Amino acid sequence: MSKEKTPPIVLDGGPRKVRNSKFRLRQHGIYDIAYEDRTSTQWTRCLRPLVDGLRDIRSTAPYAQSLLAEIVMLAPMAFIAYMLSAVWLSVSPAINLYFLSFLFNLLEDSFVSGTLTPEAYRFVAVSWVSCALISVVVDRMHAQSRDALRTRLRAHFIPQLIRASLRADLFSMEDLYTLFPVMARFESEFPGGSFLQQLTQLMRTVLTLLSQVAVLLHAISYKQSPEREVLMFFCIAHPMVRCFAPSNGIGSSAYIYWTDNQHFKKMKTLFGLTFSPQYRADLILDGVASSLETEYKKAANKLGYATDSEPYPWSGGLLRSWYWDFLMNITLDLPLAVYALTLPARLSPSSVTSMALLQQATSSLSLSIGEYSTDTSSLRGLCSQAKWLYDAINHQSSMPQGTEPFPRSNGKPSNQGMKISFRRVTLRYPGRNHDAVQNVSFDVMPGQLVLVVGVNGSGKSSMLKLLARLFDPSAGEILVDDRPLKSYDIDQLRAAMSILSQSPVVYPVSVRDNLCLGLPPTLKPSEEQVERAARMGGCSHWISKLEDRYETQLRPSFDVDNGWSEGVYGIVSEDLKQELTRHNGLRTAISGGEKQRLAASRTFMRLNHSDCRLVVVDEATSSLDPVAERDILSEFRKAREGKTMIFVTHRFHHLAKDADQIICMKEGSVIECGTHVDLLKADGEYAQLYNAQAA
Ligand SMILES: Nc1ncnc2c1ncn2[C@@H]1O[C@H](COP(=O)(O)OP(=O)(O)OP(=O)(O)O)[C@@H](O)[C@H]1O
Repeated sequence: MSKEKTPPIVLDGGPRKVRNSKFRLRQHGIYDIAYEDRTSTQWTRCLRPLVDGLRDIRSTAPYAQSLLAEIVMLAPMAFIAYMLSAVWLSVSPAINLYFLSFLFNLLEDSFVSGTLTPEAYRFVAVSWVSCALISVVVDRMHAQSRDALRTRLRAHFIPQLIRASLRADLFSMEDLYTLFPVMARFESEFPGGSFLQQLTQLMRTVLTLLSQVAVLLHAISYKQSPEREVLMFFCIAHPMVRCFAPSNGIGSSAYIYWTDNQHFKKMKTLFGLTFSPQYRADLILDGVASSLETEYKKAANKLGYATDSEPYPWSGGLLRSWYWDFLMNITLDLPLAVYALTLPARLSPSSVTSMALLQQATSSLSLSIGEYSTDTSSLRGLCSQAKWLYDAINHQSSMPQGTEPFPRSNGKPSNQGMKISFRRVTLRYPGRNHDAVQNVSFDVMPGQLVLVVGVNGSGKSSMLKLLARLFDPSAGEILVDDRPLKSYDIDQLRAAMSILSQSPVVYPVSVRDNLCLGLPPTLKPSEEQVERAARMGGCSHWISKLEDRYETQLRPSFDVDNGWSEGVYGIVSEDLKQELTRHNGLRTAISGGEKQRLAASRTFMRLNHSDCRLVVVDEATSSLDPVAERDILSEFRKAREGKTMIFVTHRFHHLAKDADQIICMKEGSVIECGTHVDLLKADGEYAQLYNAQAA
C-alpha cells in the first residue's frame, strides 16, 4: 500500500495587490478572497461606505415606508403593542441606571450628613423592583404581539409571492432565490418579519443609547470639576474606540471568496451525494455506494490540514490589526485602574461611588454603542429588504404577457380543438451553441390527432415547451387559432391545454389531491368522478391496495419543504421520539409506472372536468407495460371529441394509423410531414423508424 505524503499546513496569506486589477487578494486556507482596493484614496475609505449607504437609503426608503404602513394596517393593535413594548424594553436599562445613580447619590449624602433616610431607600427599592416586574410583563407582551404580527404577515404576503413566483418564466427560474426573499424553512418564513424585527432593533438601540447617555450626563453633572470631566472621558473612551475600530481585516469592504481546491470540491460532492435522498437508490444500483467512504478519505487526506472553514470576517485570518483589540481592552480597564490607583491620594465616599458608577456606565454604554455600530449599517439593509419584497411581489416575467382572453369570445366555439401553426420557428436555449428547434413550420387543424416522432434530441419536447410558452422562440412565430400565441393571456391559454410530460411528478399531497390538482378552483369533484379518472389512467388497482386508498399521502418526486412540521430540540427521551413519530405523517413511495398512471389520471380528470382544447402526451407511457400503455392510449383516443391531440412517442405503432398527421423531426428540423401511408410510401426517416419498431 502506498504511503500518502502528509500535506503541508497552509497558513493564511496577507493582502497582495494584483497588477492591473482594482482588487486586492488574500488567502484564507483553501479560499481566495478578493476585495476592492481603496488604499489609494485613504480619506474616502471611511466616508465612501457612509455616502453610498445614504444614497441607497434615499432610494429605498419609500419602500420601507410603504411596508411599514402596510404592516400597521394589517394588525394595528398588535403593531401598537409591539412598538410600545419595544420602547419600554429600550429605556428600561436607563431607568435601572437612573435608580442606581440615585442610590449612589443617597449613599454619598448619608456618608456626608451621617444620617440615613429610610423613606428614600424604600422608594428606590420599590421603584427598582417594580421596574423589573414591568419588564417581565412587557417582555411577554412583546413576544405575543410579534407572533400575532408574523402570522398576519405570512397570510398577507405569501399568496402575493406565490402569484409572482408562478408568473416567472423559466429563464428567471434560475435566479429564483435571488428574486424571491424566501429561502428558509416554511415555518420560519415571514415576509416582512425580519424587516419589522430589524426596525425595532434599530429603534431600541438608538433609544437605549440616548436614554443611557441622558442618565449618565444627569448623574455626572452632580460631581465636582475636575472629577466630572475625568468621569466623562472615562465613560466615552472605550465606546469611542469600539465605534471606530474597523470590523475586520479588510475594513468594511465587501468581498468575494472562492476555492479552486479540487480535493475540497470532491469531498463536498461526495458528501452531497451521500446525504441527498434523490441519489440514494442510484448510488446503490450503480455500485458506487461502497466506494464513497474510501474516496472521501482519499480526498480528505490530500486536502490535509489546510483551513477549509469559510472566510468570514471573524475567522482568524481576517481579523482587524492587533492594536485595535489592544486599544479596546486597555480603554475598557485602564481608566478604572488609573482612577483606582490615584484614589488613596484623595479618598472620599464620593470617589467610591464614582468608581462603581463608572464601571456600570462604561460597560453598558460600550455595549449599546457596539450594537449601534452594527445596527446603523442595517438601516441600509432594512430599506433594501423592503425593496426586495416589493420587487419580488411586482416581478414581471421577462416574456411579455398577452392580454387577449382565451378562448376569444368572438372566436370559435370552445368545443372545437385548438388550431396550431408554427411559422419558421427557431429555439436556441440560453448558453447553447446550437438550435434545439430550427426553422420549423407546420399547421395542426382543430380536432386533429397528430403524432410527433424522431430520434432522441431531435427537438420534439422543445417544440411542446414553446407551445406551452415555457420558452419563447428565438425566431419565427407560433399562432393559436390564427392569433399570435404571445397575444393571449398566458394563464387562460394554459388552462385550455393539458400536457402530460415525460417525467411526471408526484406532489407531496394525498392521492386524491394529486388527481385533482389543476382543476378549476370552483369545481368540487365527487367520489365517482375521481374514481373514474383513476380507472381511465389505470390507477384503480394499485390505489385499492393502499391502506388509506385515496387519502394516502404520497412521497414527492423532489424533496421540497412541504409543511410537514416536525422537530427536536435538545436531547429527548425515547418516549418523546416515539410520540413525534406518531405525529409525523408517513408518506408512501410509488413506482415509476404508477407515477405515470397517476399523471395520466390527473390529465383525464382535467379532460373530463375542464374546458380543455389541446391534449399533449409527451412520451408519458414509457414506463408502462404494453397492455397498460395500449389501454391508456385508447382512453385518450376515446376522449378526443372537441380536442386537438398531439402525441410525442418512440413507440407509435398503435397510434400511427389513426393519426391525421405525422410530423417527423431530425436535429431540430421537420424533415417529413404527412399521413402514415404517405410517409411509408416516401420511404424516408419515418419509414426507417417504423420498420425498426416492427422488426
Ligand atoms: N432546458 C434546456 N436547456 C438547454 N438545452 C436543452 C434543454 N432542453 C433540451 N435541450 C437540448 O435541446 C435539444 C433537443 O432536446 P429535446 O428534449 O427537445 O429533444 P427530444 O426530441 O424531445 O428528445 P427525447 O426523444 O430524448 O425526449 C437537445 O440537444 C437537448 O440537449
